[in-house]
Amino acid sequence: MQRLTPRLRKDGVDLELIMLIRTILAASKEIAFRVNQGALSGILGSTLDENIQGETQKKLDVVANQLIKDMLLDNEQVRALASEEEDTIVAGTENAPYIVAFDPLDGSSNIDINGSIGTIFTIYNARNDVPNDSPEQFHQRGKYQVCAGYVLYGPATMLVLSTGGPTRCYTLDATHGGYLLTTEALDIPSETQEYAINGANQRFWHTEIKQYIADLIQGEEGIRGKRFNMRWNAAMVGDVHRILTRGGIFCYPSDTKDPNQPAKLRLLYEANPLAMLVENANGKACTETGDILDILPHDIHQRVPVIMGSRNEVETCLNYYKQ
Ligand SMILES: O=P(O)(O)OC[C@H]1O[C@](O)(COP(=O)(O)O)[C@@H](O)[C@@H]1O
Ligand SMILES: [Mg+2]
Ligand SMILES: [Mg+2]
Repeated sequence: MQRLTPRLRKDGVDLELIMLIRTILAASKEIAFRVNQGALSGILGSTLDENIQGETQKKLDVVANQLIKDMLLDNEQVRALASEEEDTIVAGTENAPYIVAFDPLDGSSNIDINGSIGTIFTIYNARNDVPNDSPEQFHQRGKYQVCAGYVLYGPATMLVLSTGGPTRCYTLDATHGGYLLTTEALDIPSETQEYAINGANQRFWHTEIKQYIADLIQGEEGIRGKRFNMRWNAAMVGDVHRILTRGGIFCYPSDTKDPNQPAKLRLLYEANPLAMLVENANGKACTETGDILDILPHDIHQRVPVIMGSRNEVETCLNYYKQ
């Protein structure tokens, strides 16, 4: 089985970018080790703090953030970084070539129940037309990502990565400590009978998504004429991993639950990297009105509605918004 670095070299990836990816993965191995040790590593439970988004931070959110941040700041390839757990951007090495954004721990509510969790990351070329330490470094559309990936800390630790070409899947080999290529190119089937949405939000949904889900639930007896099954991981990274593996549709639509926060998922370090991985695996990733990868960000913690997965099913869902 092929190791990560030779595979990336074969893909023509720049050496500096390879070094940067390896730095993120070095941090991911430290996180994987702690996750595997569970309660023995003292990482379960909450801290007494909240992040800028008003969410209680889990101990592992903080530990994972610190590990990735420290390793990235030691790496001379990084001009600035943005994280879910940092209020503002953090300046790195002046005039370095890349900027990095990450969700150090996605699916925090799964930490204490030994459920699926992951680290999501994205890399862009740094901008030379704005200051090194300006948030505008990150005001770049998702289609300009030079690399997107996640590490899923499940029963196996898996890396899913795209550097512009196909979305590839690697598995961490604990015996030698490296990621080995296990799927050359993920290919999301365009049709599906599986959907993922948090049904507890139903009373806050807009009419379009209410109708779409109602039609799925009707199964063979409704206008879709086929039976659908539902899965929800409470970790986007876990849901998207399932979709990349066997197809499906993931929806986190806008809703009326909190007028100050019409959408939940963060564009920069959740929606964009997962959208790139899905699109490069022949899937489709949208908001309710357009492609996620076309959005010009204006805030590092900006939130967007997300509909992604099997191409035909995503298009069917979007048709409800066009009617
Ligand atoms: O089940 P809920 O509460 O609607 O939210 C689940 C969503 O929230 C998130 O966990 C947010 O991520 P964090 O754990 O990084 O805050 C997504 O991964 C997931 O899809
Ligand atoms: Mg998250
Ligand atoms: Mg998180």
